[in-house]
Amino acid sequence: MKQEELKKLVGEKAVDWVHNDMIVGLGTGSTVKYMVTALAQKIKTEHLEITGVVTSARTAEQARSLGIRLKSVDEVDHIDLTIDGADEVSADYQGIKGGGAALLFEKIVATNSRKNIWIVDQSKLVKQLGAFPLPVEVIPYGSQQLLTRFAAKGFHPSFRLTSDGQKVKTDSDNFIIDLHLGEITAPAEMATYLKQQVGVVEQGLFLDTVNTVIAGFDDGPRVFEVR
Ligand SMILES: O=C[C@H](O)[C@H](O)[C@H](O)COP(=O)(O)O
Repeated sequence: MKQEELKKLVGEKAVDWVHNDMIVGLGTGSTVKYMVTALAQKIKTEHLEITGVVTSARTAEQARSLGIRLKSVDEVDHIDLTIDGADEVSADYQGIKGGGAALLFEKIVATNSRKNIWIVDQSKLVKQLGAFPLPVEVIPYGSQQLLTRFAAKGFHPSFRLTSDGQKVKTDSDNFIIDLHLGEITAPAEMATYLKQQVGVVEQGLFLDTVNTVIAGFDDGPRVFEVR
């Protein structure tokens, strides 16, 4: 199966976990897009009362266009379940997220969710994290200094750029520095180091976060219950 078909497969599978009256965190990305479409369909056909909590302007726009009722993360008293994509998932179910620059809102929503499901195609499953560049969201002020510091640490940083060469701006008007690490042997230490740097708003390691991974394989979706 093509990667796109695998994304659709897991996106559609994930809505099996959504039940009436739930408050559901809606992640961001090309895989989540299929899930949001499937969710809107399920809400209509099964007449469900669902409230969505979005993690990006992009997902908000799609969900609204499909008639999904939305509330902001600060308007709800809990989130039952969040369904999101991931850029890499390691053998011990740690993840890198933020390939779509939505890591900050995604982490806030994930942290406030009772359950987190990640939907990925099989290419995202890796032994060890780090082949995918680790996104770090930084405030613009002083960001060149951070880039220089990361370079000195051997992290091979680069500002994420748009197709016309502008620095990518997140939904919070911050920049993204991608770290080209190759491998991350000690993710917890890396996460702690990055969060301690002044000007870093969030980093893309999502550690001990996911409860269930739904991965798309050629022979169908496989469900990994993690914690
Ligand atoms: O910032 C974006 C998110 O972390 C996405 O969930 C992640 O990049 C995976 O996206 P996709 O499903 O498009 O590969």
